[in-house]
Amino acid sequence: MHVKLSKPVQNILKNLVKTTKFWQENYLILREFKHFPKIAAIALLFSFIAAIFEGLNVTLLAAFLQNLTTPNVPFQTKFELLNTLLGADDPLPLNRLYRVSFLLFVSAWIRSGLNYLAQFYTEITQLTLVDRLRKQIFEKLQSVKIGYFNNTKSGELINTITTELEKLKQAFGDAAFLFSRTLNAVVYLTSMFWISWQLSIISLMLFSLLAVGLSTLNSRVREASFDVTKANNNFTSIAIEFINGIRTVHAFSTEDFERKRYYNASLKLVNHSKKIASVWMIVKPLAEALATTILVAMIVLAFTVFVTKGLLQTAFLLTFFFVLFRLVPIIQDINGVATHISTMYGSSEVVKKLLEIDELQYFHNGHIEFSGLKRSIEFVSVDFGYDSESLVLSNIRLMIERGRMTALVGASGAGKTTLADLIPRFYDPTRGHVFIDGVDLQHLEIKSLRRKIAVVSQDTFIFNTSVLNNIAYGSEGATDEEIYKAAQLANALEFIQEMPEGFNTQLGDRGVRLSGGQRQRIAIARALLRNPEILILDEATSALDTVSEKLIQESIEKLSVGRTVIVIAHRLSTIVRADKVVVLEQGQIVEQGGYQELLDIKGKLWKYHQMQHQLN
Ligand SMILES: Nc1ncnc2c1ncn2[C@@H]1O[C@H](COP(=O)(O)OP(=O)(O)OP(=O)(O)O)[C@@H](O)[C@H]1O
Repeated sequence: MHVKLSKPVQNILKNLVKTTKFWQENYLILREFKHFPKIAAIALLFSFIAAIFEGLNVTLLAAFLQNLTTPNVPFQTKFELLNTLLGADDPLPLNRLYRVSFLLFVSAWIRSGLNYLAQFYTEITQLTLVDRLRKQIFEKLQSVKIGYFNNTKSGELINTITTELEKLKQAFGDAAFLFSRTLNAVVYLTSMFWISWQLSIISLMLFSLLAVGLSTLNSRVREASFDVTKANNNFTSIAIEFINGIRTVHAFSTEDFERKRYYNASLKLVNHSKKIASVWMIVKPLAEALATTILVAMIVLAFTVFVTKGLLQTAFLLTFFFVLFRLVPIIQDINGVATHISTMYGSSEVVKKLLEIDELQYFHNGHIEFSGLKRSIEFVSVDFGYDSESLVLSNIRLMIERGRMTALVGASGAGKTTLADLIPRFYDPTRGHVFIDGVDLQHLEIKSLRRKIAVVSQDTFIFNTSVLNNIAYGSEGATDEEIYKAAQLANALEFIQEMPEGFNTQLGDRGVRLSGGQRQRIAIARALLRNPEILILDEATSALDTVSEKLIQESIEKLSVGRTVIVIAHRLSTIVRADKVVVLEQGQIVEQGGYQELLDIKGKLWKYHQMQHQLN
């Protein structure tokens, strides 16, 4: 008897323990609670008090039923206060009925109010948790090396920050629900044992057997949840790629190919979700049908055995079944919620993966404040590779002098952008060092370094905000006048003034789209406003019309005055103005020197020079 009873109970307990293990495994997420312990505690406290009122309700219900079925026998409890409230010594049965009805009504309303407060505070707890996790992830993403983003799909990251975090929020809601339901179950079980321990044991045995059967479905759901998260990530990636790449899709007529990819990813997601739904959805209806069968059988049995033999009063029998009737869905809920929490394993894994990004991926900041370039930037035996397999730069030895213009020249893919990216520390050398005035870049405080640098690149990002804010991006506190001045120097004033709302025109996805030349002039204005000491210019490779090109050349010249300029040069006109020309080939410097000097030796630069002349 004992063994038979313990196994089903064990199974329910196992379900509960599983969820506890879930919490243990999720320390990184759980630790966030310490930042708002009060709200979480209030949510639990309200659940707890609501459960006490649930117990009171059961007692009042028994009293109520007794007043109805045997009005002449006053209801007595072990608590004096309750007996007084119930009017146990009032000789008039009707008075007792009114009293108990009133108490039942008040207690039911209080319990409902407490349940509302518990749920409300649980929701606040969940929202606060997700808010903190979102911010944690933001901090992580801002402090990892840029290389991390080369190896991570943006779709996956966005899915984690949005969908998976939302699922995790639900899991915490489930946990709170589990807590309050468990409290209720304890209250109900206590009441049942108080009424009849024999009936309680029989009921528990039958319903535990039911729970065992259902809990075996748990493991299948858990396994399937990983596939759903994976399919979700995959789908988001494909959708984002499709939207971002829509111009390329049309240009290359790859609509059918994209459709196939998109439809397949969506179908995969549906199939995996179906698998979960087929198991998860069956739990409730199956449990309900079985529970009703057991209940009906038990009522008949109890009536014939206990009531007809005078072992139990009808009022208590009714209360017992009322409680049992309420307990069954609670047990089902506990089981169902434990199963649902199992489906969240996939979500918690990806969120955890983001929270525990490998230490090696972190960007390490230096401590020396950079106050300005005094002499030079020096590359000493620098190697660099985006991955450990191949080097993109090798053995770079280069001196960039203050106040001079250094032009980087070479075929596409030679490593020009990569070399320039090492200066604002977008990447660190794999071997060797970059020094600024003799101090290794890695020892400099990065913000102080980047404050003195402006990068004007071809893929300058235009934010979804006004022209004004786009130019002022990164120059907090710039006055409107300074912004207009920068726009003017960048030769951007004319086209900005022609826009519908001038400087207040919205740009980006949700606003006006800029042409390549206009984008670049906004970028130049942005750089000008920062008044940088070091300027990194990635010249446009795409052909601009002659007017745009002239305007941009002009503004770049203005921008370059009195600064240290590193220009990734694609045009001869730029190279002619440079104080030093550096020719790169497959990641190596093959020539460096003055423009004329290099032409005279008729080496690599001379060849480029000849080629461009032929093209022109
Ligand atoms: N984020 C990245 N991850 C991995 N490899 C990269 C990355 N960026 C560039 N590379 C590789 O590094 C090499 C050098 O690229 P880089 O952009 O520095 O060349 P570049 O000389 O500036 O070319 P272009 O003139 O076409 O801009 C190329 O082989 C390129 O494929």
